[in-house]
Amino acid sequence: MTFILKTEGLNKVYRLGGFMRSKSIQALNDVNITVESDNPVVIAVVGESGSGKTTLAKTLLRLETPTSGRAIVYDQVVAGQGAIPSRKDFLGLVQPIFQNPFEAFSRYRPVDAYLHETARRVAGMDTVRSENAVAEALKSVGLNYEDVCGKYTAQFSGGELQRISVARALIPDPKLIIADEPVSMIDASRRMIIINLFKRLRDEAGRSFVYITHDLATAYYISDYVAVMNKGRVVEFGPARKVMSDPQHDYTRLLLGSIPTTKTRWRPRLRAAG
Ligand SMILES: Nc1ncnc2c1ncn2[C@@H]1O[C@H](COP(=O)(O)OP(=O)(O)OP(=O)(O)O)[C@@H](O)[C@H]1O
Repeated sequence: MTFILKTEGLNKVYRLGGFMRSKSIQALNDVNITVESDNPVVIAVVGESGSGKTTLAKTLLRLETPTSGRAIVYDQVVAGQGAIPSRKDFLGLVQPIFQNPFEAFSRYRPVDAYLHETARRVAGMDTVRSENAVAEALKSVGLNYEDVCGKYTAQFSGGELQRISVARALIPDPKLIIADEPVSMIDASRRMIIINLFKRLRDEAGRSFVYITHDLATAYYISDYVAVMNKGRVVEFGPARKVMSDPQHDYTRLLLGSIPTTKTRWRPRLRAAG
């Protein structure tokens, strides 16, 4: 079996202020998650604002260096001591999708230029291979190359742009995609298109995802595993169905009970399970 994601005692402390008035924030506190599987998975990371979700994503993406501990993705150390040194190798293994697709691309540059750049710089492709890879990636997110080529961000909806972000992430053929709140800036009516796309990419293209979200309903719908974070710690972790239907930790129960829009849907499930 493969360690799709394993974090070992991951800590991240931010130090703020000057010498006299320094303050430290423990954004990650001994985070230990192990997902070992032969099949691709979606791992949701949920928790309220400030619980450390984005810090975990940034650490896995090497945008932050852990204070201590390490992270392993598909059996390779990606963060902390012994991490694979090459940025190119890393980006061929792990790719990000960020919250705001309008910030992922400049409005002054055609979006396909970013996809070609990823194909050339990250995946090392020549022009012909790059054309094919971009067209293929766009096709896999349900878009036509001809409909995207030469267009700017203003000519797309948020949902379409986020699908283009997903296409860009797919070009280097990564095993794990880390998506930090990927649907929170998208119209509610279009969110499920992205969520179902992740599901299809897991089932048909063998990609794994770390899905960071406030939205427990989509986490329940899409995830194989759920990590619940509170104040930098993972307070509960396990198979999604188990965590969501039979939460062991008070904070998980609180979180599940505090979803106003889905309350009526969740309650019967929780009662039935309990
Ligand atoms: N660069 C930074 N410098 C100092 N403190 C930071 C930094 N980034 C995050 N923090 C702090 O670390 C803690 C965890 O923040 P983080 O952004 O990881 O939480 P989150 O769960 O992703 O929140 P949200 O859902 O609001 O995005 C917070 O207290 C935050 O203020």
